[in-house]
Amino acid sequence: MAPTVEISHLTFTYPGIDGRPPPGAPPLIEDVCFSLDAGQRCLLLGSNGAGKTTILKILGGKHMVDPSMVRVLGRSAFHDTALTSSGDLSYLGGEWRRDVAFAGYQVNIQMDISAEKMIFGIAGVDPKRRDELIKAGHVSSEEQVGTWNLKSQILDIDLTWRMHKASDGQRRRVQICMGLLKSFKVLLLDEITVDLDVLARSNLLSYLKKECEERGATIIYATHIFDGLDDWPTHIVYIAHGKLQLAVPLEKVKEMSQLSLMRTVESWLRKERNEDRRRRKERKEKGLPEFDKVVEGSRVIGDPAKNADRVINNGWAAGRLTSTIAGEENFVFSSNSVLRQ
Ligand SMILES: Nc1ncnc2c1ncn2[C@@H]1O[C@H](COP(=O)(O)OP(=O)(O)OP(=O)(O)O)[C@@H](O)[C@H]1O
Repeated sequence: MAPTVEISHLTFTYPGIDGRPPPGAPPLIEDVCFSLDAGQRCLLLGSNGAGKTTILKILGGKHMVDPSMVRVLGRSAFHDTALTSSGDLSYLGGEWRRDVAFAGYQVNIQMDISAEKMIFGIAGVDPKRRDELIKAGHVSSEEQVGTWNLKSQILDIDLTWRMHKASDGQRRRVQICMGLLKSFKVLLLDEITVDLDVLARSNLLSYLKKECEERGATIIYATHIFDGLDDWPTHIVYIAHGKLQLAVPLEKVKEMSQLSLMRTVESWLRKERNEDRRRRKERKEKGLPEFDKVVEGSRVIGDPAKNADRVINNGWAAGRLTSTIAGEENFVFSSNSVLRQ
């Protein structure tokens, strides 16, 4: 069976305001290759600024790259918007403070609107699935699995929450719920558990694992929080400075290190930092600037529309730079009714 996610020699540079990479700018993501199959859960790891979010956004169709570099379910998310609008591909970003797509408009997730309107506003959802995500029903002893329960209590959302008065964690739960409402085939998570309490995070991780095992979903999760993750992923991908360092099954990592996943990753990042320091020291000794020159991306060169050599990677997808909430085109409310909340 074909991989559900295929990244092949992915190279990317953020564009300047003329829509193309500034001349001389080194690629931010360089020659990254890895693929995942249905049912696999991958942790995308790396230090701050390594390029994890950029890769997830490219996979989620928020930045344009050559379609041969990135395929999700055999398609290019940037060029084939049905991939996200159908809910087959769901992207959940870390910044809930941004707007979410609602009724085809960008609506602030902090506006005065109830959790119910947000969640029930998404059409074409299996009501059973929605209930399972929302409800905190009674947990019987048979349903109880270890310290958590798979049948209920996933996001424990009170539908009467008003988004403008909700806590960060409550708002986050609603955002996550909206992103999971449709039966995604591929889910991209860019650290979305920061505001969740321990129980909510644990329930969510268990639910996501179940989604992969039972439905064959594929998940890529970028995170710095390792609590409860030791046995969660099937695969580990480690990125440093936009380059792939490692893409292996979890067992391979366990063979490589006797330490916990967190301690193992900590040792990788420490090694990376020490190497960076050594390189900077060497550059300094040679009289070179310690850090690479930052290439300014704001230079406009001629009329990009008239430029025959315009490169395909323009990185800008108007209106698609926010979290993709599955089925955004299916909201049943008009923009007016949203404004009247
Ligand atoms: N829109 C943008 N334009 C130009 N450069 C950007 C843009 N967004 C991010 N970058 C740069 O790309 C690099 C990688 O950023 P990215 O957000 O992908 O890293 P990350 O691995 O997700 O980091 P973190 O763990 O801190 O979230 C950083 O150096 C960042 O400054």
